[in-house]
Amino acid sequence: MEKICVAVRVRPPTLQQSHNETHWKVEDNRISLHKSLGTPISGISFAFDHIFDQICTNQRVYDLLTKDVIRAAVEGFNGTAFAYGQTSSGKTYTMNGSEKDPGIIQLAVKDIFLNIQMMATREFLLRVSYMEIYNEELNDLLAPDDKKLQIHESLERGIFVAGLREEIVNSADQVLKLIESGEVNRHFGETNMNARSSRSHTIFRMVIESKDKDITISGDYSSSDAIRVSVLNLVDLAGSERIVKTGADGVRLKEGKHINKSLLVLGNVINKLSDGGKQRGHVPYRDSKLTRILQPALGGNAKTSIICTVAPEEVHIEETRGTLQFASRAKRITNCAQVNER
Ligand SMILES: Nc1ncnc2c1ncn2[C@@H]1O[C@H](COP(=O)(O)OP(=O)(O)OP(=O)(O)O)[C@@H](O)[C@H]1O
Repeated sequence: MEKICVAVRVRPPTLQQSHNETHWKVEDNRISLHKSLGTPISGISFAFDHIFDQICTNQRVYDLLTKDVIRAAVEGFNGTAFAYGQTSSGKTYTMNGSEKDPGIIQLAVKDIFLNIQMMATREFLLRVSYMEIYNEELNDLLAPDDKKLQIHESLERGIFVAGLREEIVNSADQVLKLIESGEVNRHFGETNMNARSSRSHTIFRMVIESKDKDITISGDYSSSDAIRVSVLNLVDLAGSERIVKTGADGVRLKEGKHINKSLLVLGNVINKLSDGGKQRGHVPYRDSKLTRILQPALGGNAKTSIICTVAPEEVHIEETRGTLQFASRAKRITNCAQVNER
């Protein structure tokens, strides 16, 4: 049993405010709300595995939070990394990065191939897919048509998405090109809070299969039977939003309602799981597609890391507090990851 690894990242400020009554202060792995004169406000202080301040790079977030999940995925453990936070707090920046500062997904893809190169005694088969949940419907970003994908569960495969296109890949460049082609199909939209707001949850998935290459006396390889299969999910969630702040109406309003509803279900699942043990009761994974897909990552057979992104501005204090409370509860969840060998 191991706890989910949870970190918080504070994005650089985008609004200039002349007079702040309060501000967030980051010290080591603690974030607290302080009055302008510096006195801490009692009861509003949270500690996490890591807290990344405004000057931190994606590479540092990757090294401290996600690298271990990636290495374990290559070794046969399921892994999930996801970004959670209010709209415009830096989730997409963290997962997808910028030209100068590649994101967690790009860094992970490169690292997977480096890890594989170092495991010369095993041979690998890698398959990638890229999907989004938009208005509670599942779309294939690598095969865009109107076909809506369905989630199923079987004893052999666990929870899976039927009909999802999977591409066999051999290099990091090939994967990054596929992601780029999928990005074109992703739903973004402009709101008052973010000129390019993700209107869907996206899940980049890699299935990693490997088996031992045994060297025979003659020096040839002969493979033993045991196959390891792990699933790695890298998830960029749409952001929770206050309709008043985003100024959403029409299509944006409909999207916002779906986003908020599925994040509410995610919050309910996290709440239930953080109760732990016997009091836990029914966990409502089935109440949204997002929690159904993330089910193994939340209280199941997977190594999971969560990056919770927050905005530093005073106008966002309530949303930031909500995200920190979500992160605190997520920190209490235990998973039970094991190598998937058959
Ligand atoms: N750590 C950072 N360093 C520099 N710029 C950042 C950082 N985090 C976010 N930004 C910038 O802030 C803006 C909003 O970030 P981003 O789009 O990643 O937010 P988001 O949480 O994904 O929002 P939404 O939920 O609306 O999609 C973008 O212009 C982004 O480039």
